[in-house]
Amino acid sequence: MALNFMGRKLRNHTIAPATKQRAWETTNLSKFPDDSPGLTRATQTRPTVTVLEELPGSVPDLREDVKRCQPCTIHNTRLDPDTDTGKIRVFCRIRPLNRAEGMKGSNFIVSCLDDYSVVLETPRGQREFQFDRIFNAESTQEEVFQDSSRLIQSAIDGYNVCIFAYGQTGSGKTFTMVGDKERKNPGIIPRTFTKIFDIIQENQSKFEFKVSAYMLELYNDRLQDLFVSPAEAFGKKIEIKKDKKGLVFAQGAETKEAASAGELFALFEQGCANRHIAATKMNMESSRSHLIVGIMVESRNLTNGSVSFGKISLVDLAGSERAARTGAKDDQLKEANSINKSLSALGDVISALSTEQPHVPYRNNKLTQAMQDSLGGNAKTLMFVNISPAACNMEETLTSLIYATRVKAITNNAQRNMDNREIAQLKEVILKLRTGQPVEEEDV
Ligand SMILES: Nc1ncnc2c1ncn2[C@@H]1O[C@H](COP(=O)(O)OP(=O)(O)OP(=O)(O)O)[C@@H](O)[C@H]1O
Repeated sequence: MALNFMGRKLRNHTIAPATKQRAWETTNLSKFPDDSPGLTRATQTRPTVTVLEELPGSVPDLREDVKRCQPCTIHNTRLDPDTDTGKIRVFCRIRPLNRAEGMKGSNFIVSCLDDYSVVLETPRGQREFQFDRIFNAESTQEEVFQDSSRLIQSAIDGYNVCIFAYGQTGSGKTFTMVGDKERKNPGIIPRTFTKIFDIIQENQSKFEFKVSAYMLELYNDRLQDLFVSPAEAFGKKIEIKKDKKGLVFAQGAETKEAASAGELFALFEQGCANRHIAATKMNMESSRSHLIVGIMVESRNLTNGSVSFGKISLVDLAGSERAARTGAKDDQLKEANSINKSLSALGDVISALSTEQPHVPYRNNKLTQAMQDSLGGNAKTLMFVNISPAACNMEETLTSLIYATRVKAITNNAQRNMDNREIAQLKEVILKLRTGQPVEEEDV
């Protein structure tokens, strides 16, 4: 425990030795170019800039992280109070101060009171926000994943799950969802792949599993299939549809099967190579599109023949931003306008849901159509609101925290997607008939 600059108790904050901090300030601040996006570990001791040592670059050992996660509960009908309350859960992650902010001498204006409360200093006074969990600049990717990973278990149990990241450009959404560029600090998406196959391995004597995935980006109001080359994707029309249960699927998108976490990761890497990324003034490698990864897990109970279907949607939203601040021009301005249009449509949906309006404008944008079953629908949803700690980003941070507070008020109705043996058999027969395969007598 320590006291922060407002005299409140701080938890989970490592206080830097003042000498180390001063040494860094005098020797390193002048090294960075003006718009360098690189980050250093930052710790807050007082309302001035404190930027510390480089992040450790350890090679990830995902298996160890996964082992630490809670034990497998596949097909256990007991409700998990953390994930079955119906409300969308919201985690807030504060990233370390980056070099550009350090160079500007930008003050820290964000502090955690405890694991659940965050305080923002604004010109009109302090604003306090409560979330289901706060992760500070010191929080590791392992810690962040540990708190999210029980949702992966839910998906394997037959629920729809959505994890998405929201925040201004450069606030750490891609770092949280995907990880760093060097793949030394993998984020939620690669950790999810490992976790899925670890659960499968533990249960393969009792269940038969099938894992498949699709990967899309929403770029300039157009959905693009990332599993095909940009040239092939150009002529392809992807449409978001809903099945009878209200579950969203991407019609026209390639769905690929994967037999291991490695295969799933290879597919993901292939998809990432097809994404639109550009340098803006705010972030050297800014995602100019929304990324949507859908992973379907089908599991057949080998004893009673019942089949359950779970889907995990992992969404890395493009940054909310003011075009003027990002230095966008021409094509980039068009991208920024399209990003803002879709995020504002998402805001309208969130606002309608949180105030229980009879009409929710999902159809206004492809992003809200794609996220329809995750917001107010049949899914267990977790949102990350990523924020910068710096005074120069105060307005965007305040907007993001208000946005996230509204999301917290949304109630979903998560239900397990399950068919008994007979229905599962009939579905198989229909599939065989549709694809022209012979149907044997024992199939029916
Ligand atoms: N918690 C963190 N710890 C260490 N580095 C971080 C953290 N969060 C973000 N970064 C780094 O900050 C930079 C910007 O982060 P990132 O690309 O994730 O932002 P973003 O919100 O996805 O931006 P955009 O919307 O423009 O794509 C990256 O270099 C990233 O590695």
